[in-house]
Amino acid sequence: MPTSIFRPQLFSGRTVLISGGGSGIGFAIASLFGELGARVVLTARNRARLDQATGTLTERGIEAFAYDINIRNEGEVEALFEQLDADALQPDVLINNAGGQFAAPALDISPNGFRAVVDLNLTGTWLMCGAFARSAQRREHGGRIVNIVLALDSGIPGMAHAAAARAGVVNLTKTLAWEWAPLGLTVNAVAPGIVRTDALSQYDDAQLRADVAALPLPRMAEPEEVAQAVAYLASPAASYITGVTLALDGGEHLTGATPQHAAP
Ligand SMILES: CCCCCCCCC/C=C/C(=O)SCCNC(=O)CCNC(=O)[C@H](O)C(C)(C)COP(=O)(O)OP(=O)(O)OC[C@H]1O[C@@H](n2cnc3c(N)ncnc32)[C@H](O)[C@@H]1OP(=O)(O)O
Ligand SMILES: NC(=O)C1=CN([C@@H]2O[C@H](COP(=O)(O)OP(=O)(O)OC[C@H]3O[C@@H](n4cnc5c(N)ncnc54)[C@H](OP(=O)(O)O)[C@@H]3O)[C@@H](O)[C@H]2O)C=CC1
Repeated sequence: MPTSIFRPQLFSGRTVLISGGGSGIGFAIASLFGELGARVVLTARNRARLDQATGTLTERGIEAFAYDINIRNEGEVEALFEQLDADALQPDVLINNAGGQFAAPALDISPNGFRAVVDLNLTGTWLMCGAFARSAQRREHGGRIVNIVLALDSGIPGMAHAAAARAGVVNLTKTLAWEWAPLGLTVNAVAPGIVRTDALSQYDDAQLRADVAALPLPRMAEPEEVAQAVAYLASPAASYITGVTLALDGGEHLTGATPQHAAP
């Protein structure tokens, strides 16, 4: 990976809250913001993994903090923001990266399975956005929100629940961009295609390789490439950008519903 194009200390004095920051893409985002001078606050459910991540960041000279919460739980999200107030770690930037799903043909997704995925990806993101905006409003302090979704222009066969939930986040992003502009908040999203993280081990490798081979840029994205896009949207260079979803997908959005995307 090329070194960062951003100037050193770009985010000095800023606190960046990254959900799912202890692993994969979230950890790459935390690393980049930290290297650019930000204090980073990581959240996820797995305490041990969070501690390992903050340990690694601290060794690199980054100020890093961790809170274990489940973003699906409204009470835990509210308590997180109260604790951040108490710890003087009110965030300037929120990155909603936590999320996920299981692969299954639509007809095999039970109502509870559908609900679980919508609850995590759409409701969890919404809960974090609301708590962050209320905090910013109270403090009369603007800020940035960046939501990580999935590339979904061709639909996401095999993941109907995630497709629906992430499309919800894309329109939530547009709507909150309107409503919260007067609060000094911008709200944007990044839609990655397939990104090389450990989490891919739960998907069928042959399917992933076929999907990647069909792309105009036939390779996976690296987590650091997602981080650079997120940093751009949180930077002063993007101060006039709100409500957009940036496709970071190797051109997947150009391919349409090709046979490679046929539902299982
Ligand atoms: C085509 C390839 C594309 C190939 C293309 C792939 C592109 C990949 C791009 C994306 C990559 C990533 O997102 S990587 C990120 C990966 N990380 C993750 O996905 C982990 C996140 N997962 C989770 O947090 C959870 O597993 C989550 C999905 C939200 C479910 O949470 P819960 O704890 O509530 O789940 P449970 O209580 O166990 O189950 C709730 C219901 O879901 C059902 N359920 C759970 N797992 C199930 C399964 N594998 N198949 C069917 N049903 C399942 C259960 O039976 C329950 O329904 P009932 O039995 O009816 O009660
Ligand atoms: N890898 C890929 O190809 C792509 C990934 N994405 C999306 O990017 C994001 C990061 O994915 P990636 O880094 O690959 O995978 P990871 O599984 O490493 O990231 C998911 C993160 O979300 C956290 N998380 C999951 N559920 C909850 C919850 N209920 N409350 C709080 N935190 C939660 C997990 O931590 P914990 O389990 O400890 O809670 C984990 O840190 C996800 O939203 C994913 O869907 C989008 C496009 C492609």
